[in-house]
Amino acid sequence: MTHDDYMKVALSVAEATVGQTSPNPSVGAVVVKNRKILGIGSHLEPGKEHAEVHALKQAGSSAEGADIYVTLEPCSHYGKTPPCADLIIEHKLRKVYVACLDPNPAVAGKGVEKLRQAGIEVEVGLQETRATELNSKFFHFIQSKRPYVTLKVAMTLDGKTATSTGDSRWITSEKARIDVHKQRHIHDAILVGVNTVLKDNPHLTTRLPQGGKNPIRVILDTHLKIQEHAFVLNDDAPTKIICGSNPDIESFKLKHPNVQVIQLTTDDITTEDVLDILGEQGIQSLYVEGGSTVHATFIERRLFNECHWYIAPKLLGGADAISAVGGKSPTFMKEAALLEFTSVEQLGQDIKLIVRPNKE
Ligand SMILES: Nc1c(/N=C/[C@@H](O)[C@H](O)[C@H](O)COP(=O)(O)O)[nH]c(=O)[nH]c1=O
Ligand SMILES: [Zn+2]
Repeated sequence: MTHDDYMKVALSVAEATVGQTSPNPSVGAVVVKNRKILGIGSHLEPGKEHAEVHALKQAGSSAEGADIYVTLEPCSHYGKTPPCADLIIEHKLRKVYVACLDPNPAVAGKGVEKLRQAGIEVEVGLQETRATELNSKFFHFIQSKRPYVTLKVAMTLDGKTATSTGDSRWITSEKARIDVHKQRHIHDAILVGVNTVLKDNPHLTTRLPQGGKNPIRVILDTHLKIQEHAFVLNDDAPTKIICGSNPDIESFKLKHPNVQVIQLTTDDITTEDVLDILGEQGIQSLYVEGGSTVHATFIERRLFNECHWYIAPKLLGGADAISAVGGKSPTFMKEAALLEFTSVEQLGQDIKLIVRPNKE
């Protein structure tokens, strides 16, 4: 096993916890001495032990003189648990391999500094790209105080998401829909416009054979016109509604005490407002399932971090069918959002494209 291999073990046990550690990052750690793995650990849920604590507990006193591979810079501040940098020093480790530094200003570089001052050798950057990707949502939130936004569209080959009568069941098949539920588990929250609720009456819950966390459902509903019997109002998964200044929210709240209503002082609810509000509530990642008008606002304002585009091998036709992105057309093609494909995969008979804004 090479140094990279040991860091890949740490990354794989960290990647397995994505979706269950928010608002904390997903972290993995491996303790190795004389080519023998003495401890492996990952951070399992917020408030519980960090990855390094688990790995060092398994290693026990043999940790002295060992190396530790950690996917994120060991913490140096007192959060809910004592700093891991101090623990590593206490266990007299020989060397620390850190895949990437923590962008959190409270930590950035401090953990590495503390280790080096204690005479422990530290190497930063092993498998850095994969480690940065692993916590891209957490890093984005820490730096911007707004959720990382994933736009999700499921459309036919000719770009439709529903027929002119609003029918959309189903466009994509089982494998693609299971992938969507995995994304719901990974994201802190899922957002739709009230028209999607009125049209589809969706559950927006995570229904995977192996279970999974339900995202917080966020409904954009300026005039509070959501239907009484909507699933999102009547099951036990969390729901927030963002509405404008007019609706009488008191009577609504009496009927739906478990639903959080966030009333703004304006009816012109901007995407920036929505992201600021959700950021203030600690939502780090937001999965935007539509509909077409909502997608249009995020795209027009360039307020998304990646797009998951599911395409079914179906042709619907019809200028009057619902297209994936609504809103108003720009005047010129050069106004299009410039993106780059980061992955293409086949999911059963469908394909899934992941695209991100072009770095330029
Ligand atoms: N029509 C389709 C989708 N449709 C997406 C939304 O319009 C639906 O309201 C939402 O996914 C329903 O959520 P649920 O009730 O929790 O199952 N999304 C997909 O990936 N494939 C589709 O074929
Ligand atoms: Zn720690």
